[in-house]
Amino acid sequence: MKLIKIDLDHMNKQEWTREATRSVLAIGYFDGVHKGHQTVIKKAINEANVRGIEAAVMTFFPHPKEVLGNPEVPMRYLTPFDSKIERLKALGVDRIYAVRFTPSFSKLTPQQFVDDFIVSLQVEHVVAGFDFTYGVKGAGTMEQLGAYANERFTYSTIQKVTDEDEKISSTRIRQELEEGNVQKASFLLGYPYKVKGEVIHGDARGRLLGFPTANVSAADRYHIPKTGVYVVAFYVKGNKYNGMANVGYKPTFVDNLPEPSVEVNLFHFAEDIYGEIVEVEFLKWIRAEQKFNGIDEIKAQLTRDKETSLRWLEENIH
Ligand SMILES: Cc1cc2nc3c(=O)[nH]c(=O)nc-3n(C[C@H](O)[C@H](O)[C@H](O)COP(=O)(O)O)c2cc1C
Ligand SMILES: Nc1ncnc2c1ncn2[C@@H]1O[C@H](COP(=O)(O)OP(=O)(O)OP(=O)(O)O)[C@@H](O)[C@H]1O
Repeated sequence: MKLIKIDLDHMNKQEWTREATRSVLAIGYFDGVHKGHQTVIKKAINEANVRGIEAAVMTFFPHPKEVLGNPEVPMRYLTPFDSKIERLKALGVDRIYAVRFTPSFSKLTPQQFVDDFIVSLQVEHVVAGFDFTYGVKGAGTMEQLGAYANERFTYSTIQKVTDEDEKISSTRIRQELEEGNVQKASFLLGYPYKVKGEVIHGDARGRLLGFPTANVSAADRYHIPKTGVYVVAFYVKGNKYNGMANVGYKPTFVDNLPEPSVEVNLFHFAEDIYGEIVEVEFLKWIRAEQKFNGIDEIKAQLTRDKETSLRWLEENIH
């Protein structure tokens, strides 16, 4: 798989067209690479196979909202850049054009976008969803793409992929995570939602409680699900373990933690894993975070959480 980064502000057209080859191109932001996105990308792969040319994806970074929206509200991703690339690669894409979304890129007219970012890349067929737009303020639509193409390429429009009559979208999946509906989010994604990060040192309080925790500092700007306690799967050094996690502010012990922490107590595990890159897969939200009156109360609750988690795993994971 070939990754080609394009930055309009620091490259001229010759530089990004030099690497071009004949392809079928799927276009979109693709945060999460969810079931709707997978339909678009699989269609591009099929069309490429039929034509005997490469299957390419054009995606953008950072998210347009980060460039055009309110900078006070940082964007959180279902798949930060590297994990999106991994997911696209796993689908069998041959090349990815990652276009930097900048103010100057956002001002291109639809015709300029088509000429400079589709035609000049030797694209023979475009695949995008029914609501894909391009050019300044999203002025170009799929209905108009044929006119802008002017017989230089063909295209397919993917109809709306839905769940319960509602479009599957990155925005909807982020909302499900904000409500703690991690199972629904994973269903819409088509794979279990995971956050990748490094195990960092906490305050070593968990050990005193009898529930040692791996404190996971999320890599990149992952969308962390709603605060509370979850049943989780945990991946470290190629192995999978189960456990329970708290996403939250630890109000029993800490005042005003600026960001929620992600702490995992693993069942049947007692190794030192500081510094390891791990993945936390959120399986089920089981309760809200609470402020307890002292150590005995929180210990009793953590004991009940472990029972709840083990029961849930027993009933749901085979
Ligand atoms: C499954 C689980 C549930 C937790 N629930 C709460 C909670 O409801 N309220 C709270 O203040 N802390 C909760 N915690 C966080 C503990 O307070 C935290 O693990 C402990 O303070 C250790 O922190 P440290 O790793 O920074 O030393 C929970 C931790 C785990 C693993
Ligand atoms: N449910 C869907 N059905 C069909 N096509 C889709 C669907 N979701 C996205 N697409 C298409 O996939 C490409 C990428 O879309 P985009 O990254 O805007 O995703 P999105 O899920 O619609 O995001 P957002 O929630 O930010 O609107 C576009 O071509 C879009 O039209």
